[in-house]
Amino acid sequence: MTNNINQNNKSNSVAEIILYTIKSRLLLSFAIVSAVVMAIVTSLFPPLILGGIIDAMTAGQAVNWGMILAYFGLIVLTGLMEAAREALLTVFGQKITHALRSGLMDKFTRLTADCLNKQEPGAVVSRFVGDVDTVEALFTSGIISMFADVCRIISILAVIWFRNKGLAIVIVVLLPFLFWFTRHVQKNMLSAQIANRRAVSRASGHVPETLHNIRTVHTLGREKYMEQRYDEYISEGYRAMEKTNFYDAIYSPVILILNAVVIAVVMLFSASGSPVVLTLFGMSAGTAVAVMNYISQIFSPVESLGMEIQTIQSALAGVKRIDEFLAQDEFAKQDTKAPDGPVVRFDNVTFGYDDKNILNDFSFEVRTGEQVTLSGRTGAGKSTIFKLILGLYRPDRGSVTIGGVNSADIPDKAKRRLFGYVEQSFHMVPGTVKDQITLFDESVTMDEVKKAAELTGLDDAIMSLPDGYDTKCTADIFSQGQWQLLSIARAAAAQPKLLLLDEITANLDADTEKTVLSALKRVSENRTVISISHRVNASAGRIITIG
Ligand SMILES: Nc1ncnc2c1ncn2[C@@H]1O[C@H](COP(=O)(O)OP(=O)(O)OP(=O)(O)O)[C@@H](O)[C@H]1O
Repeated sequence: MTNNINQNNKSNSVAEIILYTIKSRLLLSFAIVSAVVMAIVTSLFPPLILGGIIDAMTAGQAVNWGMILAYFGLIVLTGLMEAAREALLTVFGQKITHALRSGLMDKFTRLTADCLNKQEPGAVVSRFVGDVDTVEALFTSGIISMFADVCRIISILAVIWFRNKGLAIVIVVLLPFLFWFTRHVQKNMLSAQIANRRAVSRASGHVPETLHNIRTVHTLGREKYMEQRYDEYISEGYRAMEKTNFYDAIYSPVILILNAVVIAVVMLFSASGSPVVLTLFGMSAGTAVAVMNYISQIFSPVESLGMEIQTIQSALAGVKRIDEFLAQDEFAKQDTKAPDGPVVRFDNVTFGYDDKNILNDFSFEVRTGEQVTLSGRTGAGKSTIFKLILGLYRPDRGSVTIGGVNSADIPDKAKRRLFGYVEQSFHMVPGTVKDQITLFDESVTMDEVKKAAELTGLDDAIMSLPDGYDTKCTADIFSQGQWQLLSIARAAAAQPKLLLLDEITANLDADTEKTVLSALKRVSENRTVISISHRVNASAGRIITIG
């Protein structure tokens, strides 16, 4: 099938959607970058000012109040900038989520029926929900935070370098180990958490499974076996939890000890009498305080970096899956006008799903105003003929035309006024009774809605509802027969030229069937009607046997 992407200039990859969101929210994007940079810059100064204050105090000089105010002011400002960054990132993340979900939905509506047929509903849902969430996390707790943390580490290192070169060297040597240790702990914790979740879901699934098969379990005496399996799942969960707890427990103490060791090493060197060592490690009391402050500040971005890498990895997998979804074949339509009349022609049509042929070299014609019934065994392909008439599929060979136009090329807008399709059962849309009939098509007027309901004999029942046509629809407001009448009203409202009726009385009792058939007779007048029926005697007009 032809790839007709970029209809209406729609985005076809996550990168394009993100770029578009950034471009259309330039102010927001600029505010985020500013907050990130400001938070880094303002967090660098307080330890330096504190160092200055302590140096002044140890030298016996008066403490400058301006410096104290600046110290607290900058701490407050850093907090404010970090809060602003988080808030703005959350807003930005929501914009991304919105844009991605809209892009996915837009794509979804343009996919071919063939393509949709092959999709697992659960997999499609997870593109919209889980994968979009991971891409949102890419921004809220992924690359931007990573950028902020890397900048923070570099800027702290730079400040330490100017204050105490020896300490900067110690930290540079230590950082790879620190990073490796953090990643090691995080990876192990993650795999333990996944194992735990798997064990918990197995254990919780085991109870209903046992209940479901309780007779078989008792009859075959498998109680002990079921109990042992449950025990195994629970033990598996415990083992995983213990592993998580172990890593959780050791991480903080190791970091604290490392922190203390670095400070102790630097203090020992700075207290040494050797002039060579002192060129690298020598410092005043104020600098010592500032440096200690910086050391503890450097550990937290390293820890965050590990989590951010994890977030980015899973987000990239989500990006790949969404990109695959967006790259699927779309319905390729020729630029055609709406057909003039409802003459249906199948010319030597061959069609099948996958490799199985349903129609072979099949031809027939229905003329304007004709009433035709398709009859044939189950699975012969009657509903498939409707799908081809509605243009949901293209024939593999031959052609299906309505009024001379290939059915698959008929513009969507023209379809409502061309086809009225009634199925075996009614599919309710969320909304009022009127919405059921219009299907939110604003071109269908209230007058047409009322006429359609009157024609099917449903108007009185609708008017007796609390809010008439504006009553919110719930499953219990109509009987099964009334739902089917509503279905006919829905099909008739836009006054279509061609009515397609698929076994519409299949689920009804004899009395209701009579009501529905007489409503249908009124609706069918002066229209071309093609119906599917197993019971040929209940149908009217020319009969075409399929298969
Ligand atoms: N979307 C689909 N994907 C794959 N196979 C399909 C699909 N829809 C229908 N089929 C298969 O095509 C064949 C014809 O189906 P169709 O629904 O057109 O038959 P039918 O004559 O309307 O049957 P019934 O009278 O039972 O409604 C069946 O074997 C069915 O399993």
